Amino acid sequence: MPEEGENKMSKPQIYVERTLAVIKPDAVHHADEIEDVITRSGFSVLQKRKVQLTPEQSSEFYAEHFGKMFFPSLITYMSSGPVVALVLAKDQAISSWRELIGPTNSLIAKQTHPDCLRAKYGTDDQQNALHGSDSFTTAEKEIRFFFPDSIVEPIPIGEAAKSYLARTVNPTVLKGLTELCKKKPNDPITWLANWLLENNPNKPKVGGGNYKVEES
Ligand SMILES: Nc1ncnc2c1ncn2[C@@H]1O[C@H](COP(=O)(O)OP(=O)(O)OP(=O)(O)O)[C@@H](O)[C@H]1O
Repeated sequence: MPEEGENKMSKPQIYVERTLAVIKPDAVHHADEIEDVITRSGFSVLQKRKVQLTPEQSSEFYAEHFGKMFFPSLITYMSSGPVVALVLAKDQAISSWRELIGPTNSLIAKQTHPDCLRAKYGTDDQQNALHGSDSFTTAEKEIRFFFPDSIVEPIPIGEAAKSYLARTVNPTVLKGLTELCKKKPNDPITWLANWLLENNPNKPKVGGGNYKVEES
């Protein structure tokens, strides 16, 4: 029997958000290690690019800080070597990534959030190893900055997600689940994964035509 109030629970929603992460020049030599933390923290890396920003590009990226005392040194720092830009996806990716990197000032981070990435890889209030978009609008803008050719389509949510899944995935998965119930294998997940690979309707099919082996 359902517990009282259980039927009032909201249905699970599919909601994936994207954010831009930048491994700044002072931490690029730790990029593999940082990417490992990223994936172990449940983010998917959708796109990745290593680039050296010119001072002009760095100024454009940090335009909101133009006029501040630290702006010139920020631009010198950001264009002092290559950076690695990554598009990360996860449920609440923007806030999760900001939480994982920690406070802006690495010296403060070391005291207040010793496990965060800026505490581990950053040095001071400027050389803080990592960047993370701070809002949905900024994330879209910053993803376009580093990946201008990518089409940032909205990730389907709610009804759009349901209809996308109903169209592209559910029919095949349902067939697989039906077969799974008939077979009841010892490792159902691996069995299902293999069944899906075997029965993927998008898998290129080898045509039944006559083949001639070209002799060299
Ligand atoms: N007081 C400061 N002195 C020197 N550099 C600073 C100072 N404040 C910020 N910066 C540099 O400018 C960057 C942008 O500052 P902002 O206030 O947007 O912090 P943030 O959002 O935590 O950092 P980011 O935008 O890099 O993710 C910081 O990451 C840091 O490198």
